[in-house]
Amino acid sequence: MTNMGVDGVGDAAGGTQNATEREVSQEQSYVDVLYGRLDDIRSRAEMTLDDLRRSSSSNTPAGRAEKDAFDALHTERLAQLGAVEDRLVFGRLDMTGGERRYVGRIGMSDEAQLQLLVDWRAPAAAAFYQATAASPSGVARRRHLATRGRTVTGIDDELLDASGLNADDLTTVTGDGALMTALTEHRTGKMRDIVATLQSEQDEIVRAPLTGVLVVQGGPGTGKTAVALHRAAYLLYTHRERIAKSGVLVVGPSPVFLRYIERVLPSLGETGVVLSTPGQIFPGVEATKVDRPEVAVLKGDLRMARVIREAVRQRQLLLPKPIPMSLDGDQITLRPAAVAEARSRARQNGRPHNEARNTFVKHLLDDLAGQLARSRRLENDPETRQDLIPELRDSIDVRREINLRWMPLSAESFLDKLFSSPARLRAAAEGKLSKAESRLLLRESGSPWTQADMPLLDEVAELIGADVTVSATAARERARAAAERAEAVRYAQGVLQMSGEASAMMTADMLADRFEGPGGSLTVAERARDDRTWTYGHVVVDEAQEVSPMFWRTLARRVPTRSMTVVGDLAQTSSAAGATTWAEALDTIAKDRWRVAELTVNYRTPAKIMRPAAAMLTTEGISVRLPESAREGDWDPSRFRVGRTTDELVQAVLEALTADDKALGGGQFAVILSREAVNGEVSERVRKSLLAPEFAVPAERVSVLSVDDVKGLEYDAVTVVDPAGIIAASRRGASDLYVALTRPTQRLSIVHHGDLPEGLDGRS
Ligand SMILES: Nc1ncnc2c1ncn2[C@@H]1O[C@H](COP(=O)(O)OP(=O)(O)OP(=O)(O)O)[C@@H](O)[C@H]1O
Repeated sequence: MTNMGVDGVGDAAGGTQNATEREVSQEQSYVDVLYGRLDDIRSRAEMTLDDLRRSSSSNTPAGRAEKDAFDALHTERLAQLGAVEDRLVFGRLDMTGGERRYVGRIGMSDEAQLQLLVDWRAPAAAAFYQATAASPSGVARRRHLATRGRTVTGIDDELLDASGLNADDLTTVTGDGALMTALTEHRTGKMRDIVATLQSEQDEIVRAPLTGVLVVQGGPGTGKTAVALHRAAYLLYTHRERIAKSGVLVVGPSPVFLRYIERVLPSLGETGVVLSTPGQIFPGVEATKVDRPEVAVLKGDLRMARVIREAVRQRQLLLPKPIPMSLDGDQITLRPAAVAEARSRARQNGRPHNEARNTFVKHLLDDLAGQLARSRRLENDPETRQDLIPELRDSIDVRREINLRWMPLSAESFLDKLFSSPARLRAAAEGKLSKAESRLLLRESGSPWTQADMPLLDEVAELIGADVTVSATAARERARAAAERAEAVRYAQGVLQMSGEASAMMTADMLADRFEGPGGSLTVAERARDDRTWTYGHVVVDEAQEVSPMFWRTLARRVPTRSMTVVGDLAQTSSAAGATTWAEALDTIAKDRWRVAELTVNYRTPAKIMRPAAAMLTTEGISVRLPESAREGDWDPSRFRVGRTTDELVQAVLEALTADDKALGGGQFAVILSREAVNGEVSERVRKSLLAPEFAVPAERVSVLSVDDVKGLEYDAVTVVDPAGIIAASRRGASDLYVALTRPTQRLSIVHHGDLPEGLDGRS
C-alpha cells in the first residue's frame, strides 16, 4: 500500500496545515449530516415503538402476536442503530470519475433515497479495502476519517491514482496514520473492531465465499481472530436469508477469551451469534476440569468413536436362557431366539439406541402376544396380537425383562458408568485400545466433566438419540410445534411485508422466533445454545490448532454444510491433542472441501520483540514462516536475571511492571507464568503486592495468568516469568513460550534465573 506523506506533496508546511483544517471542517459538515440522519432514523423508530406500545391490540392471539412482532422488530432495530454510534463513518472514496462514497458501519440514504453512507460490507465499499496504487480499482483517493464522538479529529489520505484529482486536492494529501494509530493505542482489555483499517489481505478473507471450510493460517498478531469475526459479520450481511435464521457459532479457547472478543460483533451490529468454548459445547453440561495430557490425547483420538459405538451396542443384550413368566395364569416365555431377532431388527433400522428400542420392544411384545394367543386358544393373527399388547405392557415382569435387555439411556449417565466400570471399558475397548490406554480412561463415578469429555458426550448423545421415555409425547409435541412454527413464519412474512422492513435487518424466520417461545423473547442465539441438535449456518473456530479430532467431529455435526472459518497457527499448538497439520485436523470432516488462506503481517508484536521470540522457536526446532511485523517498536525486550529466591523473582516482576507503566503512561499489563507456577508462591505474592496501596500500577490493570489463559489475548506490556521453566513444563513448552512472548503490543520483560533459552538471550 502506498501512502504519501506531508513532505511528499504539500508545498509549504503552513499551506498544508490550512488545507487540512479546511478539509477537516468540510468533513465535519458531512459527518454532521450523517449523524443528523441517524438521529432521524432512530427517533422515527422510537416513535413507532412508542405508538405501538400505546396502541391497544385487538384481543385476539393474532392481534397480540402482531403487536409483539412489531415491538420486537423495532426494539432490535433500535439496538442496532445504537451500536453504530461510535465511528459511524470512517472512510471516503474519491473515484476517478468524480463520484464520492462515504463508508461506514451501516448503509444510510436520505429522504430522496440518495445514498449518504455505504455499509462497509456492501460491494461498493470493497474498494476501500482492496484498492492499491498498483491496482487502484477506479479509486483516486482513499481517505480515513478519525472521529471522537461526533467530532472529526483528523483525516488521513492515500493517493492511489492522482490523475483524477485536481491540484487543490493534492495539497491536502497527508500521511498514513490510521493504522499506526490503531496499532499503538492503549489496549482496553476488550478487542475492538478493525472495520476502519482492515487491510487488503484480510479483506479478501472476510469477503471469501460462504461455502466450504476456509482455514486462515497466520502467525501471532496477524489479525486472525479479528478477521474471522468480521467475516462472520460480513456473511450475516451478505447471506442474511441463508444464515441469519440458523445463526453463527464462534468457538474460542476459554471463557476469558470469549469475554475479550464479545463486543466485536455487537459493535458491527450483529447479534445472532453464539459464543462457546469447547467445554460448553454440550448443552446442559459444563466442563470444570482439564485431563492430564495423555488422557486428553486419548479422548480426542478418533478411535474413541469406535469405543463408544461398541459400548452402546453392548447395552443391547442377548438372553442366555429362556425366562418364563406368568400372565393371569397363562404361561409365556421370553425366548433367546426372539430377543436375538428383535435386536438384529432394531439395529438394522439404523435409528439411535433409544429410538431403535421401539422396534426391539415391539417385536418382543408381538412374540409374547402370539404365545398368549395360543395359550388362550385365540386366533394368532396380527389383529388379535395387537389387542393383547396393552395387557402385556401392563405387566411389570414383562416390562422389566424387556427393559433389562435394551435400557433407555442418557448420555451423561452412560459415559459416567462406562468410565467408572473396568469391565465395561475393557469390553468396549477390546481390539481398539491397548489395556494401558483403557486404564487411562478409568475414573470414579461422579467425577467432574472435563473438556475432552464433551465430544464424547456428544458422540454418545448422537448414538442414543432422544430420551425414549418421553418420545411418544415428544413426537406429538414436535409435530404440533412444527405446525405452529410454519404458521408463525407465514404470519411473520405478512408482518414484514406490511411494515416494509428491509430483509437485511430481519427475516421472517427471525421475526417468527420472536413471537414464539416464552415471552416471545428468545433469539436465534438463545435457542441454538440450548439445543444440541441445532445446525448453524456458519461456524467459526478460533485457535483451531488446539482442536482434537473427536472435537472436529462434534463441530462437523453442528454445521452439516461445512461452511466454516477455521483460524489458527500450527506453531502455537499447545494442547497435546491438537493438530500439527491442517490435513490431520480437517480431512476427516471435510476432505477436499477445505482451503488455506495466509495472513502475513503481524499487527500486534513489534519486530524488536518478534525477532528473539522467533529465534527461540527456531532453536527449539520448530520451523515456521514468520509474519513480518508492521512496526519495528520502540523497546528491546528487558531481561531481569535474578537469583532463585521467591523474593527476588517477585521483586523483579514488580520492577518490570513499574518500568512499563512509566514508559507507557498507563495501559493493560500481563504477568505470564507456567501452568504450575500460576498457582504457586510467586504468583500469589505478585497478586498480593499489586493490591498494596504503595504500588504504582493499579491492580485492575495487571492480569496474572498462565500460558494457557493468554491464548488469543494481548496487552500493552507483558512480563514472562521463567521462560526455561515454561519450555520444560510440557512437550509443547516451546510453543507455549512463543505464545507468551508474542502477546505484547509495546513492551516485553523477561524475568529469569539461570541462562535464558537460546535465541531469547538476544545474542543471535
Ligand atoms: N487491519 C488492522 N487494523 C488495526 N488493527 C489490526 C488490524 N489487524 C489486526 N489488528 C490488531 O492486531 C491485534 C492482533 O489481532 P488478532 O488478535 O486478531 O490476531 P491473531 O492472529 O488472532 O493473533 P494470535 O494468533 O496471536 O492470537 C489486535 O489488536 C487487532 O485489533
